[in-house]
Amino acid sequence: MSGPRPVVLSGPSGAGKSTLLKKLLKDYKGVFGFSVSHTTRDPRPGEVDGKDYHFTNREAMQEDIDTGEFIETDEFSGNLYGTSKCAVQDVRAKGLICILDVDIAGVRHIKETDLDPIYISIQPPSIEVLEERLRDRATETEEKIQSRLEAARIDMEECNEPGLFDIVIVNDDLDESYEKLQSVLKEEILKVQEGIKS
Ligand SMILES: Nc1ncnc2c1ncn2[C@@H]1O[C@H](COP(=O)(O)OP(=O)(O)OP(=O)(O)O)[C@@H](O)[C@H]1O
Ligand SMILES: Nc1nc2c(ncn2[C@@H]2O[C@H](COP(=O)(O)O)[C@@H](O)[C@H]2O)c(=O)[nH]1
Repeated sequence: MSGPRPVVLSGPSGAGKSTLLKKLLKDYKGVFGFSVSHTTRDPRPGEVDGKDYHFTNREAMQEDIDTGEFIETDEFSGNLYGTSKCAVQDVRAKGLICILDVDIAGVRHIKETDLDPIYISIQPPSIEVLEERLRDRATETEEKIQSRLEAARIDMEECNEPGLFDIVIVNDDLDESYEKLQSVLKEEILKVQEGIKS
């Protein structure tokens, strides 16, 4: 499919991916569109079905996986997550830059497809800061915090693997991270904005 290149945002849970992508979606209306993933986890307070995720159950999601409806799926912290072909097509059909928020296993799966996105890893300044952010967010049980921190340690190591990501942004100061993110995406943003003007 032609059009602007999609963008994959990855990084440990709690590093700040959703915070940054929500800023992009707000500041660049009509430029970006979010690929709404499926998940078997329960919605958090304020999350909207069909907007933040397609909330589903394991049986229904497994049926859809078996019929080939997903580009990639992964088990993360006791739940299934996945990007459906429709989620990406819906955004790309509108000519928008499609943003996917996936874990590092999802990145590796997407590398085996022809999607050709820009790969961006959002990292926390340290595991201690990440733990603090996860605790302050207050969305996880103690058990889930521990399993997310375990996954984070692996992610923080693997993100520097040569060729895996186009850029790794350490999200310490939010404004600085957002500046870096906009700068990496400048070319694709311009393509869409020029298209809108003409
Ligand atoms: N630069 C930052 N400085 C301080 N706090 C931050 C920063 N970036 C994000 N946060 C806060 O950290 C918490 C985790 O951020 P966020 O929910 O965006 O992470 P995430 O990477 O999307 O996590 P998940 O993968 O679990 O959805 C939030 O409470 C957010 O407000
Ligand atoms: N491989 C995939 N990973 C995904 C997808 N959607 C989200 N995620 C990742 O899951 C964790 C946890 O997310 P949370 O919303 O429960 O905090 C996080 O790392 C996301 O990036 C997906 O479709 N595929």
